[in-house]
Amino acid sequence: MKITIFGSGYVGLVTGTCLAEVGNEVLCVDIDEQKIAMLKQGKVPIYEPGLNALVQKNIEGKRLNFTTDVTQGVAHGLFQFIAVGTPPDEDGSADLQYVLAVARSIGEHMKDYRIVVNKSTVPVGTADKVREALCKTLQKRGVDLEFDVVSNPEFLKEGAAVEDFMKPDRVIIGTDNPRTTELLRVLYAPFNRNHDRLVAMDIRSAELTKYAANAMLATKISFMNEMANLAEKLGADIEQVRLGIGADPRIGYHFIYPGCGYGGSCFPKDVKALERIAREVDYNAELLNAVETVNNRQKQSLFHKIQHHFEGQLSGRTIALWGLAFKPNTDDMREAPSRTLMEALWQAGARIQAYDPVAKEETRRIYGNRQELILCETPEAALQGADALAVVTEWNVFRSLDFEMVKTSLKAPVVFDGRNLYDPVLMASQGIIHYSIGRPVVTAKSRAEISAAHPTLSDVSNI
Ligand SMILES: NC(=O)c1ccc[n+]([C@@H]2O[C@H](COP(=O)([O-])OP(=O)(O)OC[C@H]3O[C@@H](n4cnc5c(N)ncnc54)[C@H](O)[C@@H]3O)[C@@H](O)[C@H]2O)c1
Ligand SMILES: O=c1ccn([C@@H]2O[C@H](COP(=O)(O)OP(=O)(O)O[C@H]3O[C@H](CO)[C@@H](O)[C@H](O)[C@H]3O)[C@@H](O)[C@H]2O)c(=O)[nH]1
Repeated sequence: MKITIFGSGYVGLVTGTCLAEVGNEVLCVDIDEQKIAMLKQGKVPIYEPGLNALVQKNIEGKRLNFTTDVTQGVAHGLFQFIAVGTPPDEDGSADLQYVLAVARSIGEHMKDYRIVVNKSTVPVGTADKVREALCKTLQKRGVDLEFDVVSNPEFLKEGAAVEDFMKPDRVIIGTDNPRTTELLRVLYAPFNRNHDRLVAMDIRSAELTKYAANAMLATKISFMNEMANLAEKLGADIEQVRLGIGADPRIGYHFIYPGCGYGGSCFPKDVKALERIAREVDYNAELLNAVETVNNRQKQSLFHKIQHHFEGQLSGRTIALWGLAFKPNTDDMREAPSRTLMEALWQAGARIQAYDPVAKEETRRIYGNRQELILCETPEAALQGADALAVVTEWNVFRSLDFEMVKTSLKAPVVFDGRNLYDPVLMASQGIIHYSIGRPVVTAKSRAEISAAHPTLSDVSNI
């Protein structure tokens, strides 16, 4: 099949590449000339595991092409996918200017029937706006052409985007035309071989499904962070609680990791946008409001712990920071909890020595060269001479801590563990002061008690 994708970002590029991989002829259109020039050479502008090789392979196979030429794009595909950004407007609602600009472009250039498939995350009712924009543009041209508008929200996760697209949990198709549903069923058949994952529904329900999924996941995380804060005050251990509740299949183990808040280009923006959607129909979405409030507070939690430990004296201190990206396996820094922490530390007069396996360039692009931010080449370098270590992103490379390195490199052995990567008891046995999320801080006094309660720990420390 011939497919055009507008927008070559995380969603558009992954969608286009995976559709080409299964044998379709895909043309990706973007307004960013630099991005298209890179992609034409097989260079992927984002870090996404597995994507580079797949892009190169499909360019070589001549199934994947890139252009900035809208006319060519509209002429190419029966399917015209919209995968452009829907960033938050000033009031938090989704900004539809890029989606509607694509709709108008399609209207300006189409010569016969087209299926416009919206993959961007958009408020309920956007398909009507897309249809209206297309109709108006066609009217201006004085032509009467048929088209369909489909809602096909995307559920891929950054860092696992290719895998998620190739093996989706579900493919949501919102249409008002059964024939179009069948055409999309054929398009998605290669991703459906194991079992039918296609869920067809009306357009508005499809649009809401995307927000509902993200809001539900964000709610789980904020709920766990709320429990973690309570656990801290009550002397309980949230990791034990997590295991205890996750065992119930109605709750499950997924997406209940407490931490230093959710970030990324989706949850923060989509929870906010859904709140705005609710407000427009005179509904006060109190739960969504709370999810956002809890998350904003959680993003400050590491800073408050650091401030408390240093008794408010952060001026002149250096904090080593491990992990900058909003989650592992991406270089995406949008709404990353590391940014909230760095900005609060700078405000308090501290410097940062940071290490991230891939987000260094993106961090430099955002913050530029500044004295209070040293971007290091290795985790070890970030520790050198720092007053404490803060771990913000759970990259694999941070999971097994070299205790000796931490003790010899830092001025004092203090670790702020924003993702509960380390065992508090083991850390205490190593003489490391360890603050984590929703777990008791193990002090010198309790260390002695712990050693008595865990006689085998000395064996572990000798490994
Ligand atoms: N990033 C994710 O993990 C993810 C997952 C699911 C859904 N979504 C949603 O998908 C949409 C796209 O997200 P993204 O992260 O891929 O965005 P992105 O910012 O990475 O990419 C958007 C691309 O669209 C291009 N663009 C803007 N206007 C254009 C136009 N008129 N014609 C052609 N290209 C144009 C931009 O230059 C940019 O390259 C958003 O609505 C987002 O909420 C994102
Ligand atoms: O138990 C958890 C799981 C995640 N997070 C955080 O939540 C954020 C988002 O993580 P994740 O959902 O893995 O990444 P995204 O790439 O933002 O993907 C989400 O947003 C996409 C865009 O809409 C959707 O397509 C995906 O289904 C949805 O998972 C990150 O900061 C994580 O650290 C937690 O704090 N605890």
